[in-house]
Amino acid sequence: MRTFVKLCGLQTPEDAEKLEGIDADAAGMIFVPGRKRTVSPERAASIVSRLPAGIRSAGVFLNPTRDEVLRVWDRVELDLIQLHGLEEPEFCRWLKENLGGRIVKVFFAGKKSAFPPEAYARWIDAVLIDSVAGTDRGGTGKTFAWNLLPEEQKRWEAWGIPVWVAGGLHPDNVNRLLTEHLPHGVDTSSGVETNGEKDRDKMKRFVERVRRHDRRVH
Ligand SMILES: O=C(O)c1ccccc1NCC(=O)[C@H](O)[C@H](O)COP(=O)(O)O
Repeated sequence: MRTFVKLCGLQTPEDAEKLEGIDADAAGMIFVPGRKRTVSPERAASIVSRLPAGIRSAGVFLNPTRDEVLRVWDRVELDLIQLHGLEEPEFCRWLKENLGGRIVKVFFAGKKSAFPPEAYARWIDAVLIDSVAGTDRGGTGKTFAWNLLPEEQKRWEAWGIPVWVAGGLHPDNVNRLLTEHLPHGVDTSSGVETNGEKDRDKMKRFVERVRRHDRRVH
């Protein structure tokens, strides 16, 4: 199995160019208002235009309205829509049926979802388990207690939904996560930055660690 690798929080077209020669699967852009990595749809469109072939684009939203997603969707070529808030199954259904992109629904380790997996199952393509720090959801740079993962994996994988993991991952801890929990995908942002900017060397090392694991295990 190839572990899906998403590198999130690209802020400039130069960040996209840094991915040349890096075997990642997706790059994410933040459309959550007021966060340090937030980009406009126009900026995101120019980032996507510079992504190396084969790297998919992901748009990250947090409790958006339908119109807010549409405003981005109409301007930016997105392959994945990542929902980082408390979006309900009905909202995921609407996006899936009307936009057709792949939907990644985020849940937070140790926080129980108001809806069971079966309510989401038909409308989402992957689940991402992330950390929450105070009121901040996403991009926290903090790991969560990975011993919560087996239960989450069992819940979602029973419905055929792949589970990805985020929250404080970096080149030096991702191998331990993969070895101990074998998630279908991993995602990182803070852990591949230096002074708030995407660091090509860290992104490359992160992805190389994952691919080394893939060769050894799968
Ligand atoms: O990255 C952000 O700034 C962000 C802000 C608001 C919602 C989501 C955000 N990031 C989404 C991601 O997919 C991150 O990669 C994920 O949360 C992990 O972040 P980190 O702990 O910094 O690696």
